[in-house]
Amino acid sequence: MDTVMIPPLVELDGVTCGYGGRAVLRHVNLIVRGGEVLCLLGPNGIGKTTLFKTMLRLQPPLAGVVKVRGHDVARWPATRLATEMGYVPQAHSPPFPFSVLDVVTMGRAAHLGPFAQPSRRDVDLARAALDDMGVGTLAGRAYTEISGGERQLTLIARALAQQPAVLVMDEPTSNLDFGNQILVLERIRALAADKGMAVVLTTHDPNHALCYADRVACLERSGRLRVGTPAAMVTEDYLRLTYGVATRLVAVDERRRLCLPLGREEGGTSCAVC
Ligand SMILES: Nc1ncnc2c1ncn2[C@@H]1O[C@H](COP(=O)(O)OP(=O)(O)OP(=O)(O)O)[C@@H](O)[C@H]1O
Repeated sequence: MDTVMIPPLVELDGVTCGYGGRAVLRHVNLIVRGGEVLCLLGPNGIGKTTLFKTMLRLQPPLAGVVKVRGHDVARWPATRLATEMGYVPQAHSPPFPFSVLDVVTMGRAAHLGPFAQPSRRDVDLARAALDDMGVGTLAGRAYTEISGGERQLTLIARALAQQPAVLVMDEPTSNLDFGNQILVLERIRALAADKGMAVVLTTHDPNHALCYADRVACLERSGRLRVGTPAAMVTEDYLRLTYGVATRLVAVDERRRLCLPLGREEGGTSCAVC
């Protein structure tokens, strides 16, 4: 995708983020445009979720500005932000046994007026999103009584029902079987290509980045963020230096390359703080 002419949907401008005044990441600059899938890679504990929470205003930046459509989101009401940005968190434990359909219908909340009930159309959109994720038959089940993978698909359906301009997904495939991983990744690609949605996701599988991303953002152990095409970013050197794993990148066809792990290297570590 040629992104140069498309205006940014999200901009991180010199963002420092962290907890209780302790910076996890410093001076991050990043632009995300509509119609692109941007994959964020980095070792455990480097700050990917922290960056997402800051992007979504779930915690304030220690410095810098997060802009959506050119506006500082710190000044926006929460409902405005929720119509623009959807979030699929890594883990979610609901306090009450809502039905799966209710959980997905909650994705429509930002589009309703205060105290308004979801309309028939909202419920239809929620059902369609569940069908889209292949879990329509779960609609009447209690969210507290379904499997981890079924919960993940339900949360993705909730974000789809929300119909945001930007979808932020924290390891959306981590609990999914092989078939459902590909279902979700293909759906994400289609949403970006057909609806112009911007999708930002994390994954720990470099092949997801190689096969499904337009751009890859790599958080390095230094805290620096480097962004480029999948081929430029996901290299044998990057994987060895970041994860301590020797790999071979193999061409599948003219367009796609896949990474094969050959084994850990002596002294290698894959944890940001080790
Ligand atoms: N609520 C919190 N309070 C204080 N420190 C936190 C909090 N949440 C995370 N951290 C710390 O911030 C750093 C970054 O954590 P974060 O969850 O952003 O990493 P991550 O890259 O998403 O990791 P993973 O790949 O393991 O999910 C870690 O050192 C973590 O221990």
